[in-house]
Amino acid sequence: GGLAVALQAALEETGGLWFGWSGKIVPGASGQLHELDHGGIRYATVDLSKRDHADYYNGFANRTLWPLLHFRVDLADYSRVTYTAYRRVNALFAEKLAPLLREDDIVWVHDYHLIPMAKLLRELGVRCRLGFFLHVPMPSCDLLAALPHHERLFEGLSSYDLVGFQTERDLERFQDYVRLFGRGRVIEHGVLETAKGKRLRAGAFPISIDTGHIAAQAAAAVGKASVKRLAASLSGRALAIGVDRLDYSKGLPERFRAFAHFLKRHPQHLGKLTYLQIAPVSRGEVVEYQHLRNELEQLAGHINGGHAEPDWTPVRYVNRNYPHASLTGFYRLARVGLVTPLRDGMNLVAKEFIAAQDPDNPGVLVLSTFAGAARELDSALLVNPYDIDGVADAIALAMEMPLAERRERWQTMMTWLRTHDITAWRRSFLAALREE
Ligand SMILES: O=P(O)(O)OC[C@H]1O[C@H](O[C@H]2O[C@H](CO)[C@@H](O)[C@H](O)[C@H]2O)[C@H](O)[C@@H](O)[C@@H]1O
Ligand SMILES: O=c1ccn([C@@H]2O[C@H](COP(=O)(O)OP(=O)(O)O)[C@@H](O)[C@H]2O)c(=O)[nH]1
Repeated sequence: GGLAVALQAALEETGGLWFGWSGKIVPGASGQLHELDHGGIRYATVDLSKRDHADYYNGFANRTLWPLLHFRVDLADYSRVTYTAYRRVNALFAEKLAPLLREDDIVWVHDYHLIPMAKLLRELGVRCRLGFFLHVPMPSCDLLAALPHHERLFEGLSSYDLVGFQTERDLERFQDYVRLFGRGRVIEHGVLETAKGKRLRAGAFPISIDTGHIAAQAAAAVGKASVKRLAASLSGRALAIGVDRLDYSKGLPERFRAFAHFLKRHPQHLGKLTYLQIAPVSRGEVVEYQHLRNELEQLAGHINGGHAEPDWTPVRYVNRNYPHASLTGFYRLARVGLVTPLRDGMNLVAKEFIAAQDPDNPGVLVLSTFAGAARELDSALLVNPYDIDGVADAIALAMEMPLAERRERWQTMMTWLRTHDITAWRRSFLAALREE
């Protein structure tokens, strides 16, 4: 996605090393290193065994940390087996990476899968600057405290020189954690000292998209066959669109219910709006994701059974993954963009939806206040995703909004996204990381 493209662009500018999992699950042991040079970038990737993939990636990363960091302690599954696998795989990555590093390198580690990397690299003698960016939310410290060994895990963040979060709220919650559970000090906003006297900096660096590229791609996409087919299939009806991995953090059952409420509360729109939900299956081996899939299939069937006409299906629910070249065209056709996660680090779809709109006739974004993107995109119709009636009414408002207001709201957000794009994001993080 956008993140990989942005990091690739950063490495193309300066040259550098891309390090991570190879994407391969092998029958034997983890650790086979693959090295490759391409386009001025060196790629070094490591295979994972079946067991490490199950316990480290599907296990501790996606069944313990993911729900916890999305405020879902109720779904967080903890076991010492998966926690040990998490530490073991991080140690393996550090051991493979350390010999590849030069003293003048700067290292940028991404996301909750790799929290212990800095500490492990330091133990192996690595001296260069180390930065970390958390793509997902940082929850309240009392929730983090529910995790066994949380002190050991989160103390690992203090070995980085800079820790980045998506929003100021995430940063504030991290500072609270350091004060209240880490027994550290906030010297000033963004400058912290741990109980052991180690200083680190922390900041908010909201990730973004390649705004210019998405806008151009969307304008060109109207000529694409898939986009033309979607436009023709609407038979003049308006389109509402949602694009989310099939993940419980995205608030999909609540959104489906809100759409059903919209049909009941605003019958003047019956037959006039089609809701397309693109929801590619994600982490399909994890049981909570399987339950969610079953629930959504039932809900979509129920809504369509109750409201469909021979020539109109209210909900089109699609589990396929689409390339950006098509998605941007779909966004541009839509009158309403539905982005209503219960929690989301940023949500790039919200930004892509805005960038893809036709300036002469832009659609309206209905956006959850619990998405990081809501801090910047505050000219969207902001909703509480748990307030089903409120979301239903926002959909009606979006349908009825006059063109002048749609343009004004869109222009404000697009102007912001043009300057605050993905290049600005990585440059600001890397500049802060380079500062002594
Ligand atoms: O590929 P998966 O492990 O199944 O996970 C999908 C992605 O999830 C995370 O996304 C987060 O990063 C986005 C960009 O910063 C942000 O907008 C979103 O709110 C987060 O959920 C993860 O960072 C990605 O690496 C994964 O590909
Ligand atoms: O069928 C799809 C569905 C999603 N995406 C992309 O996946 C990313 C999702 O990022 P987001 O921050 O919204 O959420 P995440 O999935 O990372 O939690 C966005 O760039 C989407 O355009 C895609 O390319 N094809």
